[in-house]
Amino acid sequence: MQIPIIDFQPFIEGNLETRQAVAQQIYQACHEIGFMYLKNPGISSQQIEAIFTRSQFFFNLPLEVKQQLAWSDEISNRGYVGIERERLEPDKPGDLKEAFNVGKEVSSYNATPNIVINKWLPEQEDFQSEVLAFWYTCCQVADQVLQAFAIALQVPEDFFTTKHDQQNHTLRLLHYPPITQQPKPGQVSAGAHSDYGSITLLFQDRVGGLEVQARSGEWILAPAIPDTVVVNTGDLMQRWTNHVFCSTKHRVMIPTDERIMRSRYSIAFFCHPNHDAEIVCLPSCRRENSAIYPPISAGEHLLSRLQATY
Ligand SMILES: O=C(O)CCC(=O)C(=O)O
Ligand SMILES: [Fe+2]
Repeated sequence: MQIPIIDFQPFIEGNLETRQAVAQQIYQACHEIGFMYLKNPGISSQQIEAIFTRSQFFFNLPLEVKQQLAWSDEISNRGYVGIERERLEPDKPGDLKEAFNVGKEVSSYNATPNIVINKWLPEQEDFQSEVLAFWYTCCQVADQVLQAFAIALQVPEDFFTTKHDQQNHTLRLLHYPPITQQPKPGQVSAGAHSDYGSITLLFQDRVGGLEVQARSGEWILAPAIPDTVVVNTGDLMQRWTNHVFCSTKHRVMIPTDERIMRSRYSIAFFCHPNHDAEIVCLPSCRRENSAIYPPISAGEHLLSRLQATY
């Protein structure tokens, strides 16, 4: 089993027929493995390089500075998450990674008790504007991918995008530091998990290390491929599609070669539908007119998943 590489350009630029053809390839990938590499996703390699440079800058800051932006709760889900803080596999020791979460930017002036704001470093406007620019680019890419999903699943082309128009997405910069101490028994870089939302866009540096579990149970390597972005389907998309699209487990293991001495960086963009979007089995995915899950609101689903890992 291999993770397919799909050229997305014909979807962005093409006519109805080429868009259908790309949507069909995406359907196949989501159905068989839940992961794909999208080539020509509509983000320049310069922009990707620039955000990785900013990420290195951020994680190189002293811990006390990063801790000023500490993640505080599942509802806001913003800010800095220190090493070992998150357990993607709840019965294992904490993951050997640190992360910085950014959500939709709202000015503090507009913040209300229900609206959470991002945590930024003082006097780092360049960092903030580059991260936010990347956030918006990812939103646009995600909208295109969600249109392809809609075509693939025979619902109106704007079916998923209208249910994501509040942009409840999270951009996550990730750093896996070099391993300098003996890890705890069972400890890994990112424990095996499936993502919670609808789709995830994932960018990784050349160090690689991502592994994806095929249906056979075998773990297959998903190395970085230049000029591509990894797209995978999350639990909510699996639920929406009655398991026609699969939400596949993936993990990052501690390297067993010289890469153990190196930092690894990756960037994930987790797409979440509007909190009040009702996730009800799609008509094209019903089998014998039945659905595996009852309807749930996207917000309720996300909160229950986040609470299990912190
Ligand atoms: O760092 C990676 O390559 C994977 C990260 C991941 O799967 C996640 O944060 O959900
Ligand atoms: Fe993940």
